[in-house]
Amino acid sequence: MTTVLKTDDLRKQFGELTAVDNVSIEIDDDKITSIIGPNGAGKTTFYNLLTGVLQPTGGSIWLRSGDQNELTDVTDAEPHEVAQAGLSRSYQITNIFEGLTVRENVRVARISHEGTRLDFRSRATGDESVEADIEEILELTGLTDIADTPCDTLSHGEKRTVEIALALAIEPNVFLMDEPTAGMNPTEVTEIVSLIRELDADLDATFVVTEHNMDVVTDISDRIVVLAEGAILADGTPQDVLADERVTEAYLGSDSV
Ligand SMILES: Nc1ncnc2c1ncn2[C@@H]1O[C@H](COP(=O)(O)OP(=O)(O)OP(=O)(O)O)[C@@H](O)[C@H]1O
Repeated sequence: MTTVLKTDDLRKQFGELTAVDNVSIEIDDDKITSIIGPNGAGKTTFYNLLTGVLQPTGGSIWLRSGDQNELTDVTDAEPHEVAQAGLSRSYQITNIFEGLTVRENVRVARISHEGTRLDFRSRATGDESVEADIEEILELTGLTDIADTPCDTLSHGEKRTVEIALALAIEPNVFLMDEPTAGMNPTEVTEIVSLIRELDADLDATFVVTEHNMDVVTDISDRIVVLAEGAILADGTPQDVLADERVTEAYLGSDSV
């Protein structure tokens, strides 16, 4: 077991409001971890801090980059630097070039990632290897059959899968999935859950998921961390966390189920 992401007393204030309240957490590479919590619990803010979109008011963020053994301090890193260091995020909001095909979208993401890496090995990498990587990503995400389809004609579920492919194009160590099943019909939910499982088994990347659908959370998580009012309320196996009365109370006391 290796820690791939760590926060120490991470804090974010918006004026008087503490959206993330001294959160210390270690994410291990051998588990799918879900971060859940009622509306307003601080999940999005926490993700925005991890990805460098927001700067913390206090505390620090550490990421295992590439195959380094040491964690790197990314507390003050810009979003592109965090991505380069190996943390990828799929967004709730569709984040793809609608006019391009599926393969072209993956190619743009892959090439822009190659362009940001300055080590000798990646400069030596030729077009053929990039194309092979693209085909591998399409295969892994089950998108090969629709690789030449323009994205503006895809279903919602297919677009969400393209977002996952784009996030994988940067070869993440840690993959933050922001509500992967949002807006999906039951068939699409089943498909995306099996895709997440397959990717977790096939790739070295560590998956961290925020999700409102509790069936999905229970289904895919090895570990659940519950945030409430910005702080960690519970942390453990799905069985333990969902049996925790404090968790039920936190959900009942909010607008969300
Ligand atoms: N830019 C901001 N300025 C001021 N307050 C903010 C800002 N962003 C979030 N907040 C507040 O911080 C708290 C945490 O919000 P956040 O969106 O992180 O919660 P969440 O758990 O993602 O909620 P949801 O599940 O509803 O998306 C909320 O009270 C919210 O109103």
